[in-house]
Amino acid sequence: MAVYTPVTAADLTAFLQRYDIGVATSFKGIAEGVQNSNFLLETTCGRYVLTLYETRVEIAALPWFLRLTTYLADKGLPVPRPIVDREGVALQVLNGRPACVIAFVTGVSVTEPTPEQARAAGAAMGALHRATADFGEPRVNDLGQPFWAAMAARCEGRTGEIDAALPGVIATGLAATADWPVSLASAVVHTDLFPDNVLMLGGAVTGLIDFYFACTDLRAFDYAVTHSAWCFSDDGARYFPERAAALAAGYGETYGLTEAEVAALPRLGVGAALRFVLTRAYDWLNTPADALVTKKDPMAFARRLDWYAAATPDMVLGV
Ligand SMILES: Nc1ncnc2c1ncn2[C@@H]1O[C@H](COP(=O)(O)OP(=O)(O)O)[C@@H](O)[C@H]1O
Ligand SMILES: N[C@@H](CCOP(=O)(O)O)C(=O)O
Repeated sequence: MAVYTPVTAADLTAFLQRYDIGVATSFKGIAEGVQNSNFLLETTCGRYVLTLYETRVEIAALPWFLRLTTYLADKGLPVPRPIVDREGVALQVLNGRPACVIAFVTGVSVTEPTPEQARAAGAAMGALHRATADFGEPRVNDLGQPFWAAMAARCEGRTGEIDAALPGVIATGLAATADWPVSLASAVVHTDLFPDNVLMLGGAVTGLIDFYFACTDLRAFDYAVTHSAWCFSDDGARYFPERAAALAAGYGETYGLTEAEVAALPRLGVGAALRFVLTRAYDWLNTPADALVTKKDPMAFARRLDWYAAATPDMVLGV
């Protein structure tokens, strides 16, 4: 369920007066997603997604996110374009929430990626890394390595309530990432390129969405995040080397990893897994039982963290 702020037909009609996108012919809440309220909007001019940004997104950074996605759409990347009103403004307010109309992209997100789909995702990530190279506006990753110890502390010693093994896994993760490969190349990266944020038609990527964690960080860290999301079973118990080999091949088609990045992959993977362990553990401990948000299991990424802690670079590459 991802409609937190309702929008009535009257609200919508008044809102659309600002735009040159026709009048609404259909309007429905989108069930998928966890952070924002999303609606599928059909008008006499086309299909759009209307997003109302809820509290989990960093509201102050919204203009940056929308400049980035507009920049990427301008460059021809499969990134849905924010639609501007008659005055050229993309970011609006609707029912007390920041809001944006975004172009609709056809496609579905896969739950069990095939190697072919992992390859396409790798190639799309490489194209994204190429395209952001000259996006001249940095943004700090406030969920990046310098913040992990503080994020662990915010769980106030309660992670053992989730699973007895979790405090030890977090300690292993923090120790393994204390020496972070900061000399590797940085760029503006997605940092949440999970299968649910990649829309596909068959084996082809049609849309990269949900840039609300985008920031400046190590490019190879972004690779590790994507690897952690695409190359394991959901619960993190099974690794799929054939997906990993395909992801690496796809990324190599459009960008590619340096020797130093390859050597750092296991540590970057530990870091990627730790980032999701920490945010999921915090949410697990602090989300009220009656909240609409589905809590995600931190142990699924704790298992990945254990795997990366024992992995070689070749294993991460699926060789
Ligand atoms: N531009 C778009 N075109 C088509 N579908 C979209 C678009 N943006 C979002 N969606 C759909 O809405 C769902 C939720 O979007 P997402 O940005 O992941 O939400 P949240 O930020 O709340 O997690 C996606 O899984 C996708 O099905
Ligand atoms: N991908 C993250 C959570 C972020 O949710 P999203 O739906 O906005 O991608 C996780 O799996 O923990």
